[in-house]
Amino acid sequence: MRVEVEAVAWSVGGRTIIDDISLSVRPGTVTGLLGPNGSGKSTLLNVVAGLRSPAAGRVLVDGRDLHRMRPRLRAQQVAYVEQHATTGLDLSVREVVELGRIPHRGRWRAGEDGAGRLAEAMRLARIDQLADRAWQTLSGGERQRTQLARALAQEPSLLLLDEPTNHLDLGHQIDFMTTVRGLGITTIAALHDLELAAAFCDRLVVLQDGGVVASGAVADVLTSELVAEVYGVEATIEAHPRTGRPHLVWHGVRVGDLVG
Ligand SMILES: Nc1ncnc2c1ncn2[C@@H]1O[C@H](COP(=O)(O)OP(=O)(O)OP(=O)(O)O)[C@@H](O)[C@H]1O
Repeated sequence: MRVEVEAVAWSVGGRTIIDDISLSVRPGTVTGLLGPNGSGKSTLLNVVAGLRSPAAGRVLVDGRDLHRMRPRLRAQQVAYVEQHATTGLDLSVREVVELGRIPHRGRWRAGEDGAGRLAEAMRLARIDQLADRAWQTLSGGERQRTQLARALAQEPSLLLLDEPTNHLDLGHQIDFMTTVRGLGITTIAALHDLELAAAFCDRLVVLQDGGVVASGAVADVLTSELVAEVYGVEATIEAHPRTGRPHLVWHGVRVGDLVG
């Protein structure tokens, strides 16, 4: 699915949170959304997910205005793993993953045909061993992987991930991003880990104060100048010894430059 974000703005209480944001995502690619705390990444993802309507601009998916689509049709195509996914419901892990099938059925019926899809989603997210556990008892990382499985069960054309690896250990971070890359689904992921972004994204979009300050191929965007400017961090960008992709070595933070 191709995504075009055209001059999108969103405000709350008279404060403009994101403004004039445009970006273009080619089908099947992974775009990393970077930027310091409060720069507007989650807000933009919420707009692209259809959870918030833009005050200006529009979001086109394969040429159709996302905010004018019927919610059910939108839910069949767009899956969103939010930063702090919670459920107050007393559900098992398998039942949480089954929620991903709701847009395709209209209503949830246990034991319906998609069993193979659910099993595959749980396998890809490495939670098959957790299927019968109560959601409420899971660790942060296990919950995050369960939410990925729910999103995959949804069989989306567009996958939106908000800091999807922040609870994962290093092995699961790499495995998670490898899985996401291998899906071939158009993906936009807000990431704080510049190393993961450099290793797994096709393109990067960097936000600062609610606007885009850089976008393009990883090697063009992830420069020491940008890291200093946006994060207040002194860093060197080197070539990864094995992959040759950009690899960040930080030296220190200029506290006075910290955003927020
Ligand atoms: N509903 C809201 N009401 C008031 N302020 C809001 C609301 N939603 C977002 N904001 C503010 O907008 C700014 C951007 O928030 P957002 O969550 O999009 O940032 P972010 O880049 O995802 O940050 P983080 O990296 O910390 O998750 C923040 O200053 C936040 O406090």
